[in-house]
Amino acid sequence: MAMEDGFAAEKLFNQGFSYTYDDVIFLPHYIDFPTDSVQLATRLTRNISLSIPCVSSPMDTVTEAYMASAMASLGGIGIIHSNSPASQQAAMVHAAKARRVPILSNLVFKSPSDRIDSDDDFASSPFILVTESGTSKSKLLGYVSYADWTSQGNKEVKIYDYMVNSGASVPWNYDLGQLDAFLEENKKDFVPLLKDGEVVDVATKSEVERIKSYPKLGVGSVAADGSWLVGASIGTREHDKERLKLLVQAGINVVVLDSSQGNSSYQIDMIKYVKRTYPELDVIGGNVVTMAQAQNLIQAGVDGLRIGMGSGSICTTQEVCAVGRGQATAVYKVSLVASHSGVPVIADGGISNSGHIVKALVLGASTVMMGSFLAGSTEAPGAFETRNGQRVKKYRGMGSLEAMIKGSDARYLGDTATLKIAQGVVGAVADKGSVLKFIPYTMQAVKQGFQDLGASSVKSAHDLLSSKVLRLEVRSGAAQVEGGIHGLVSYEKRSF
Ligand SMILES: NC(=O)C1=CN([C@@H]2O[C@H](COP(=O)(O)OP(=O)(O)OC[C@H]3O[C@@H](n4cnc5c(N)ncnc54)[C@H](O)[C@@H]3O)[C@@H](O)[C@H]2O)C=CC1
Ligand SMILES: O=c1[nH]c(=O)c2[nH+]cn([C@@H]3O[C@H](COP(=O)(O)O)[C@@H](O)[C@H]3O)c2[nH]1
Ligand SMILES: [K+]
Repeated sequence: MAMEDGFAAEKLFNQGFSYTYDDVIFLPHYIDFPTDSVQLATRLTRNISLSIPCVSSPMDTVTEAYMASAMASLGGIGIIHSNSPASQQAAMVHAAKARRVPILSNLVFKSPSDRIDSDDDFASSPFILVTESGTSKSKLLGYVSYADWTSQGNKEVKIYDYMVNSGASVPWNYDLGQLDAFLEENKKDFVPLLKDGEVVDVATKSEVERIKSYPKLGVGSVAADGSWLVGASIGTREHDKERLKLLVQAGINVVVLDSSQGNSSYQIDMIKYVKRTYPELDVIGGNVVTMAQAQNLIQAGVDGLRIGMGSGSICTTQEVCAVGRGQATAVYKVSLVASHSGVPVIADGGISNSGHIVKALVLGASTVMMGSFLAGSTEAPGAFETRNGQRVKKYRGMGSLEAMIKGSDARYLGDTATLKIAQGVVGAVADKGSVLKFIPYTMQAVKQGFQDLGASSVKSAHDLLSSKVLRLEVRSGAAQVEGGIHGLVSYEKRSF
């Protein structure tokens, strides 16, 4: 028998085992190009291209407006969650698309005839914007800074009497360099950004400085109208059609049908409805983990597929329902059928390091969707808290009891099943800083992995795998231990 030097994926994944990323390891190939020439540009769907393969998950502790604009500014995309009333979800889409630089700002508006009663009005922002009607939608008249208010002796007077008349504003689509130059030249600490007469954001000097300290942003993921590419998730019930209408009006570029088991008559009906009603809108179906499930959704007309059942860090589906698949096997098998139809796939869940991203992409995915990897970032919804001396942010499964009973979420309350069973948990993840910093570093690590494999692009990785040039093996338990850090009394792990 000839001695095999590793196995082709076809053979490895056809032996009755459910493998996940950590089970498998690629054997190195041949390097004839530098790391920086590796191209990670890819496709999210049939019609949407991204410059990095990163997608943020439609979860209420992961993707709202800031995350979506930050992911787009990096060249990826964010999918805004649907665990809120449809109008709120549409407002988040609108907000994500109406900013060019992912500035963290909290806008507080008042009208000239209002009064400012207490310090509390400045709790979320160091200044209050004054507009004709006291909302973002009317003419900007001026502002009151915290310093102006504290030095104002008579707190009973109306804002009109002491506000600073609005000096200047800039268009919403100013980029970081333009904002920086404007603040510098005009010696200002902040400037409002306007779109169609509405204040959509405020750029402060400190935010501009913060973002300048990160790796330089490229062009980002821009739609035809110059706004960021933004996606949103919906369910498969009748009322989700109304939700979709609002989302389309808000300008979404792609919709994700969010389900743990996508191979259902409900989803197939919804795919057909979306394609019939909004032929211009790309639809991502899922989740799927088998070739048969994928085939059904491809036949129904999906433009992209989302893979993963029970692989997520907060998922208890495999434990509760005994259904799912190891993520490496799922990604490989589904990608195989999807590639025949030209449908890109998203490897969703179970990503906890750059190596997992390399594995997902090489095994056939075109992008990865991440929850826990992003949930501890500055851009994720929610505030940091301190637990046992560590800064953390809350992260929870969308099938956790807490997420299910949030507000009056009709998805679950309208379900015919009366007894609710959780398929996810509520937890917390460590502070990771800004995605604007750690995603570029993570992408550099992914490029190094690609270089070791002799793959200069996502497409070339897929070709090397399908032509059986690329070889892999299953790691034994001891090999997995060896592949990790071991045998040290102590160590400090800093990746960048
Ligand atoms: N990727 C994964 O492994 C998992 C993800 N999740 C996440 O949790 C959330 C909820 O997922 P699911 O519970 O699968 O949501 P789902 O909306 O697909 O299903 C909820 C229940 O509603 C039923 N249903 C759906 N559409 C219907 C219709 N039109 N008429 C009647 N019944 C209908 C389904 O059969 C199911 O019993 C999602 O955000 C999902 O991504 C949950 C579990 C596992
Ligand atoms: O079984 C589950 N119960 C849940 O409550 C739940 N919420 C999210 N998801 C899925 O997990 C993905 C994120 O996984 P990671 O944190 O590993 O990135 C997400 O992108 C989802 O596919 C869930 N799965
Ligand atoms: K899990």
